[in-house]
Amino acid sequence: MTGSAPSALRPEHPVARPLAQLVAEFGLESRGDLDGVEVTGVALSSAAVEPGDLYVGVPGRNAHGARFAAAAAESGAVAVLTDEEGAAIAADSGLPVIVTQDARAALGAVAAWIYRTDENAATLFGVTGTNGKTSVVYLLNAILGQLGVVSGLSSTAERRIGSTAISSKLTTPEASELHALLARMREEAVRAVAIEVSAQALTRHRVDGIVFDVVGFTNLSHDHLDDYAAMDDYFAAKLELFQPDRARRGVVTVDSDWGRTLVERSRIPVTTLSSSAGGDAEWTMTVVDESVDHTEFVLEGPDGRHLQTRVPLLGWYMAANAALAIVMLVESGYDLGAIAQALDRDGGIDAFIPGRAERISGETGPVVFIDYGHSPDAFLSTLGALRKVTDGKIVMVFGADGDRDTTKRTDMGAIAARGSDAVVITDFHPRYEDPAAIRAALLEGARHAVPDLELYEVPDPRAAFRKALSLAGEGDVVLYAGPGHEDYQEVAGERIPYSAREDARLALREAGWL
Ligand SMILES: CC(=O)N[C@H]1[C@@H](OP(=O)(O)OP(=O)(O)OC[C@H]2O[C@@H](n3ccc(=O)[nH]c3=O)[C@H](O)[C@@H]2O)O[C@H](CO)[C@@H](O)[C@@H]1O[C@H](C)C(=O)N[C@@H](C)C(=O)N[C@H](CCC(=O)O)C(=O)O
Ligand SMILES: Nc1ncnc2c1ncn2[C@@H]1O[C@H](COP(=O)(O)OP(=O)(O)OP(=O)(O)O)[C@@H](O)[C@H]1O
Repeated sequence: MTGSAPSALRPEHPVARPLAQLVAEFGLESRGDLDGVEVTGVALSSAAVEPGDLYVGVPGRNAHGARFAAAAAESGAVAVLTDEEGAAIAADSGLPVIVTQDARAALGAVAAWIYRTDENAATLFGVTGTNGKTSVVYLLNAILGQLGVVSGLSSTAERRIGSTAISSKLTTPEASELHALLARMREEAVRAVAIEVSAQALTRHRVDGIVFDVVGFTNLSHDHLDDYAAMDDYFAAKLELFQPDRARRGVVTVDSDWGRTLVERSRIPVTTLSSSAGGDAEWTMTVVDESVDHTEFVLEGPDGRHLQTRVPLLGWYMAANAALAIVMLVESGYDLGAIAQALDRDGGIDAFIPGRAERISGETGPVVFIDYGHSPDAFLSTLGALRKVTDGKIVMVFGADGDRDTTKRTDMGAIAARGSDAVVITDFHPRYEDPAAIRAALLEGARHAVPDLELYEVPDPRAAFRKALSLAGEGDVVLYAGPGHEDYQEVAGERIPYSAREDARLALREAGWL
């Protein structure tokens, strides 16, 4: 992280608005005296409250947020917005209470009103899909920078404005944080923002109050079946982004059947992109050269428009992500020729994506990648890409999330086994699950798929990485999938400091390879 490191990115010069006006404009019910009460911000967590905030109390898994109204008042909140149940709970907080049927559903529009985010808004890009969201957001940000456009981003890894960044807790922030971020970006003269939009964000009203100029879809594959009953429900959540109340135009990657279904069911104008020849799309991306360090591709569109460039990243899928970013820019009004010129000048897209097939190794020894892949399809893409660019052995290290979609573990094990020459199963974020049981499911998937696989179980991730390194030599590849950019391991409710990237560098130094 560079620049200052604030804990939240909120406007530095918020303009106060009368709370009574909010109540009148939204037709809300209020209890207590609103006379002279002015609001400058909004927070969904008492810990995030700043003086002048409206505190929004929503029911959660563990508690009703209204229980924290008194704590919010101590931090300077001027009122509470909550539902009927919350209003009763917050009654003795000493704050005026504004009542609505569903405070989470109201939050987006309320936050947009408080921060006036629809005034002089930047061009907004939204990216969704199971895999590739973070990558496309970084690629958009990189190309915009190369075009000389001041841009910002919101991703799983970080929220960033220029050189100021904060790390992210959620893929998509809660609406209160997102509108504050947009207001801060406006203060910093940001003209384009790339935002990662998770399915959960759509289901939980996190991008309410925003109409994206262009939205992009990467792909859909098995994930999050703890949050959604079936793939159809998961898809339906993503489909919401491609509706007129959320976006003006869309770009859809149609490499999968889900992409084609999205085109059929979307109610906004959409442009299609394919990364397979004869893919029947308006735009086609074709890889023309690839190595462990870069992927070069040609992008061809309607009316003979075309561009050839490269990404300093591994794999056809990163070229597909880059192509999606470029077509999204074109759909928002940027000229393809101007994009091509800027990229030619710089020798390609100048992107660094933290923890996405990030190469940690130096010039000697095995090539080591730390990746954020934690779904079967992500494993398939990365291992497929690696096999194409290496003649050596592929050693893969990974674990699986505890308390998250358990149904993907067998497939993760099987895909890793089929795509690697040796596999080391370790612990990822066990959370409240028994880590041995998580490993057992992965081991079972791997063993069943390739019975004679060279397979190891090493619970401690530091030891697991060193085991993998010991199995590899010059010309081989070690892929450590899961931790990506993260700097912690979550065990039984605690976040224990652990950065796979830093530890891998240390291990490479210990081995004399760095
Ligand atoms: C499981 C889940 O969805 N949890 C979300 C939920 O928390 P919760 O229901 O556990 O909240 P709670 O502890 O009961 O507290 C209720 C309310 O009181 C507030 N509170 C609580 C304690 C306190 O001291 N003060 C206080 O104000 C909380 O902020 C909350 O608003 O409400 C919180 C804010 O209101 C969310 O931040 C939190 O997201 C958690 C962190 C989460 O992990 N969500 C996952 C499912 C998620 O959204 N994931 C996607 C992943 C996408 C991808 O992988 O592609 C994402 O977009 O990140
Ligand atoms: N277009 C793609 N198709 C398939 N796999 C991909 C694609 N892009 C990235 N991946 C794989 O998925 C992993 C996660 O990539 P990325 O972080 O960009 O996705 P994401 O959608 O943001 O995921 P998350 O929501 O979990 O942060 C990568 O490390 C890589 O293994």
